[in-house]
Formats: sequence, structure tokens, C-alpha cells
Amino acid sequence: MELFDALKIGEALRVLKENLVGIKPKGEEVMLRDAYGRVLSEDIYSPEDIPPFNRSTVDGYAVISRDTFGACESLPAMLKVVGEIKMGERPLFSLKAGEAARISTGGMMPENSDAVVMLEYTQPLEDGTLLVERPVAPGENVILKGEDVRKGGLVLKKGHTLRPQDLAALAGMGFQKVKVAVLPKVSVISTGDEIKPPGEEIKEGEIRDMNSFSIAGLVLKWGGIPEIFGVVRDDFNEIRRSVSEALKISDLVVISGGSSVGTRDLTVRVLDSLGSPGVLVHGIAVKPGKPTIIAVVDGKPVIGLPGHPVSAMVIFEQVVRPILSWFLGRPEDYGGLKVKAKIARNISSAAGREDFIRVKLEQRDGELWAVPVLGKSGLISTMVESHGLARIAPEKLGVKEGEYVDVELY
Ligand SMILES: Nc1nc2c(c(=O)[nH]1)N[C@H]1C(S)=C(S)[C@@H](COP(=O)(O)OP(=O)(O)OC[C@H]3O[C@@H](n4cnc5c(N)ncnc54)[C@H](O)[C@@H]3O)O[C@H]1N2
Ligand code: MOO
Repeated sequence: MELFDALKIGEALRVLKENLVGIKPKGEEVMLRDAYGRVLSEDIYSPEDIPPFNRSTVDGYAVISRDTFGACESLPAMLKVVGEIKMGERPLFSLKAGEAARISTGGMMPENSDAVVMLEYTQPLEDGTLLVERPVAPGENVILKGEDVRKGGLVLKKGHTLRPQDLAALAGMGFQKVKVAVLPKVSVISTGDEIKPPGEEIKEGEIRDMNSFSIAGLVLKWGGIPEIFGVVRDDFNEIRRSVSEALKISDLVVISGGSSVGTRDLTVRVLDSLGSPGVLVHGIAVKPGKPTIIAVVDGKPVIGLPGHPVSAMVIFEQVVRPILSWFLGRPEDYGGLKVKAKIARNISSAAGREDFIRVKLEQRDGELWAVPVLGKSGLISTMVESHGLARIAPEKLGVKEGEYVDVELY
């Protein structure tokens, strides 16, 4: 397999999919309080109307709107107060023409009433008469039964990632539990003789393991459970042992470093030795991140990320995140918020290659600009300083200053 026959990202993912016997999201029930960020594995239809009754949105008097038409401060409408509505209870009376009832915000509207006059525009007299100094239109200051959510209506779709407002809607509909996709387990392995875990002394020529932490963070961010294996030396047998161990306990293995064509780059040989089909793709047409490995071992995906810390993160988002989406049953292109911004300088790119440029967003004269944060893919500081990645499509030879680019925010 030649590193130079690089496939596009989409093609590489298709090859992987063809070699996996259908990743099917598995479902489990979780309590609503634990469901934030989880992906629904069922459509949610509302079993009831929300609210289940017409309710007031203000403190005031429930009225029949027609009775207030033409009312003003100098000529108020005169109504008769016939009662007070208790919170959390159905009113035991209905309104007749010329009548009003005291109501609080959230109270249930009495039958026949269709609007609420705010307290500020009323004057109750000692004898039970209410002076109304402003008219109200039908429906004013009222939320109608089912206005928020209709009984039987589709509220949330299978594959949707639950946000706080979705949890609130589920609670409002009376759900205590919800069916979501089981979180895939992802083993994270770093390789390299020169790599040491943080906390250990380093001598000349050594650097600290960064990728285990960026990758584990990305796994959590995009809906998996990371299992950090730590650093493995550049030794065929040691890498092989770690990958075999990782395959036993996880759905997906992500290994960084040793993906290129150097003599020390053992990952490809290890993956091919573990069983068929082994390595399917070695090299994709993307910068940074060309020396990516995509393999299937024991029916599970194993992804070899390039060692450079920026490349590892970029390839995670482009290759591993869609795989997590397959496991979770959410759209394959699920990702960060995308905005359009003008690129702040010319950037060249090779035809046939997809480029991702780290950018900082800046507001200039009311327009959004993407300022490239330049630097080699070994510099983690460029990721720390930037807000997102601007994409240059494979068919382009670059972008000119002032041209619009799509930026996906971290
Ligand atoms: N002759 C060629 N050399 C290289 C090519 C090439 O096409 N031909 N590609 C370059 C590109 S692009 C990249 S990216 C790297 C990818 O190399 P590997 O995946 O084999 O990774 P390593 O050589 O193991 O490491 C690269 C670099 O990253 C550092 N590293 C590795 N792991 C970690 C970690 N866990 N935390 C922090 N830093 C890490 C490592 O020390 C190296 O500096 O290959 C180029 N070479
Ligand atoms: O493509 Mo390498 O991944 O540039 O740094």
C-alpha cells in the first residue's frame, strides 16, 4: 500500500464502512438527569399537550376580552370580581359576561375567559367591582393548551444529541427515562521511544505525551468513553500487545505516532499482523494529517493518527468523529458550529488535497475575519491560540485574502 495513493477523507471512510459488518448503535435507557449530551435512539412523540390547560402568563384578572373593548383610564370597563383562582387547581366556576376572576402567573384560566388584564391596569373597589383601564385582545397574556407542545407531535428525532432545552422538554412531557445510544469505548494509545508521560523526568531528546490527552478529550467531547493506555515504546511486540489488549476492551482503537513511512513506524506492520483485513488505507489527501492509517482488526476499526499533535487532532475530527457518529446513530457530519468568515491572507493549497487551516476569528468593521495562525503541525500552541479550522476544499488551489471560508469552531 503506497502512502502516495492518498484517498480523500470521504472515500477512506467509505472503504472502512464496507469492511465493517454494520456498526449498529445499541440502545440503553438512562435517567433524564444523566441524559445530557447523549444521542436519542428513539423518536420522541409527546404523550400529552403542554401546557395541559390554558394558563395565564401574568398576574391579574381573567376576563372575557370583549368586555374590555374600548376601556381607557378616563372611561374604564366595570367588571364584577367573582372569585380567585388557586394555583395548581381547576377553577370551580366559569365566567359570564361582565365578570372577572383574580389569577396569578401560571394559573388555570376559568371556562369562558379568553384573556388576562395585568394587575397594573386594574383598580379593585371595595364593593367587588373591578375597573379595567386598558382593553385586552382575545388570547392576550394566555398560553393555550398544547400551544407549547401538541399531544402526538414529533418533538425530537432519533439521532439527536440532547441539549439542556431538550431535557427540559422531555421533563415537561413527563419522561423520567429516555432511550439513548450506548457510549462507544475508545482505547487511546500513544507510541514513541521519545515520548514520556507528564510527571516523569525528561532527558534530552525526550518530549511529553500530549496526544493521549487531546485524544481522550476529543473522545469525551464527541460522545465516547476514553480508556487511556499511556505510552508504548517503538517496539513491534509491545505495540502489538497493547493493541490486542485494547481490542478486547473497546469498540474502537486510536493509536498515535508511528504512522508514517520511517523505519521506526511500526503501526502498519503491527495492524497487518493482527488479522485480516488489517490496514485498508495508509495516507489520505489532507493537510495536516496525510500519514493516517485506517484498519479493521477483529471487526473493529483501528485508526492510526499521525504523531504531530495538531495532525492527530485534525484527523480525529475528520476520521474518528464520523466513526463515533456511526456508533451513536447520529448524522455522520455531526460536528462543531460552522461559520463563514473572510480569510485574512492568501493561503495556497495543492489540488486534490483538503486543507485545514487553524484560524482565529476577529470582528473587523462588522465583518467576521478568519486570521490564520501559522505554524508547523508539531506546535500545539497553534491549536491553543486558534478558535477553529478553516477548510480549503480539494478542488481549490488555495484561497485569496478576503475570500469567504467555512470555519468549524472547536
Ligand atoms: N519522509 C517522510 N517523513 C515524514 C512524512 C512523510 O510523508 N515522509 N510525513 C510527515 C508528517 S506530515 C507527519 S504528520 C509525521 C507523522 O509521523 P508519525 O505518525 O510516524 O509520527 P511520529 O514520527 O511518531 O511522530 C511525529 C512527531 O510527533 C511527535 N509525537 C508523537 N506522539 C506524540 C505524543 N503522544 N505527544 C506529543 N508529541 C508526539 C513525535 O515526537 C514527532 O515529533 O511524519 C512526518 N515525517
Ligand atoms: O500532515 Mo503532517 O500530518 O503535516 O503534520
